[in-house]
Amino acid sequence: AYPAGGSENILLLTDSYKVTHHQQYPPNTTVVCSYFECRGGKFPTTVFFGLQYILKRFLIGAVVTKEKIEEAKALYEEHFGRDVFNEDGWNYILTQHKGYLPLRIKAVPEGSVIPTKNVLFTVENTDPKCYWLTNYFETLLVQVWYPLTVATNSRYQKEIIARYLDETADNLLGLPFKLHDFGFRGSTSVESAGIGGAAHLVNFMGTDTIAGISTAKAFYSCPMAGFSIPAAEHSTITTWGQKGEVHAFRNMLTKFPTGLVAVVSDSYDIWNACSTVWGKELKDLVEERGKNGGTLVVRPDSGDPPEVVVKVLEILGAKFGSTTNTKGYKMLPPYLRVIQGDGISYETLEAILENMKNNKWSSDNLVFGSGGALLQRLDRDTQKCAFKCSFAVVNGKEISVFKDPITDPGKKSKRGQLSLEIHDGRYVTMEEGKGDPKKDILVTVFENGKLLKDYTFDEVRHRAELDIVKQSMLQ
Ligand SMILES: O=C1OCCC/C1=C\Nc1ccccc1
Repeated sequence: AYPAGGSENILLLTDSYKVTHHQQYPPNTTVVCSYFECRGGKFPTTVFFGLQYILKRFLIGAVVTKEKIEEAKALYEEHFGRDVFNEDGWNYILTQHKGYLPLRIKAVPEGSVIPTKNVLFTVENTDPKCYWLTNYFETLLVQVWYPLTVATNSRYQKEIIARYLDETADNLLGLPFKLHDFGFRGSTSVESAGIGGAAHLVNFMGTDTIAGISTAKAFYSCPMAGFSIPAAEHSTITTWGQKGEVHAFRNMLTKFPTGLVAVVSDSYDIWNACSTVWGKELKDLVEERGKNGGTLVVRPDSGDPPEVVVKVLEILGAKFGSTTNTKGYKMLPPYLRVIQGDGISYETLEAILENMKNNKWSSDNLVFGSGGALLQRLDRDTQKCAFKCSFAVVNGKEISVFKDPITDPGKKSKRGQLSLEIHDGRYVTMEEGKGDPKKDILVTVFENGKLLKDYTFDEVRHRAELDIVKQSMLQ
């Protein structure tokens, strides 16, 4: 039912050293249980998102076949120059489990917002002979760091924008469209653009990263996860020549006579574009278009963002007028807005919004676009994502497994069988099997090659929604 995971051979989707690990556990090891956590890092909470993509793309179904075993055997022979490949182990899975992976994965529901240093998912083998399988898939499963970190970084930007809207706008209704994804070209691959693009859409509804739409549709049952509008790029303005900028702008307004249209306006002189082209030569057309619901979105794309945004608002306000909203902040006419898509990140948002506020401009006049910072300028260390073994059974004896390096207490791992509970409204990770199975927040999402829980995008979005938005919906 899910898109074919391509021709990937999952026996090859691991780190080389793991191919040799079946020979390194203690004799008569029958259970290895590991867990994933964000040890900390940039943000105090994490939006858990993206495990379902990995499960559907790589791990569900009869993923082990005779052909893949043979391909892997030959490759590893070449790669190691010796025979280390666990042929018997994989043949066992093929014959005893018909190629389905004998693993159980329990995870927090997708979209959950969890404080760092809590267990987010556990992995264990369901067949005692397959003790070596649990950590074989660490490599693939830890790649969840990417969607999880994009979703987290995007949500922290949503919090900043929501705070300023709450202070300076009549309502939060525009929030879902306040941070637009410009990041497709800056992504390392089409696949990662899709994953990161979908992760951003957990929090917002505006995107130009079409791969994100496709990923949300294919893996999270979302027919249309995000939206965009007709917009110019420099080439569609500059091909008219510098003197032709007014014609390029007029063409945008006439070719797209209704709805929103965005026009990048800094090709030569943003101040002149706002004051003289939009503000004089095309003023009547902008206002006329406004009468039938058309909105012009002016896009500066250079200069110091806090300064440029406010200066653009001042010029447009002077030319087209402005009103004061219920919070006492200025609003441009409803047919005129601004989008700032240059230099936008979690670190730079606040200065722009604060400068607008100090100059009595409502945040509701502005939409942001973000590319590299939204989808790419992140890594596994941003939230310190780690996967460690916490429990094993050796010779029938249960063992609490842990690391506790004297050289880095921050790398100390959790011990025993883990579960996640809520105590007095706070998430608590229960260690050493002390948790109550009935209270465990972790949901078995994967078992023996089958997906047991298929989250929809709507469900994920709802779970990740900001408190301030949930409260405003109740009013
Ligand atoms: O200006 C805009 O208004 C809103 C719609 C999108 C848009 C620009 N898109 C874009 C994409 C990738 C790189 C740069 C810009």
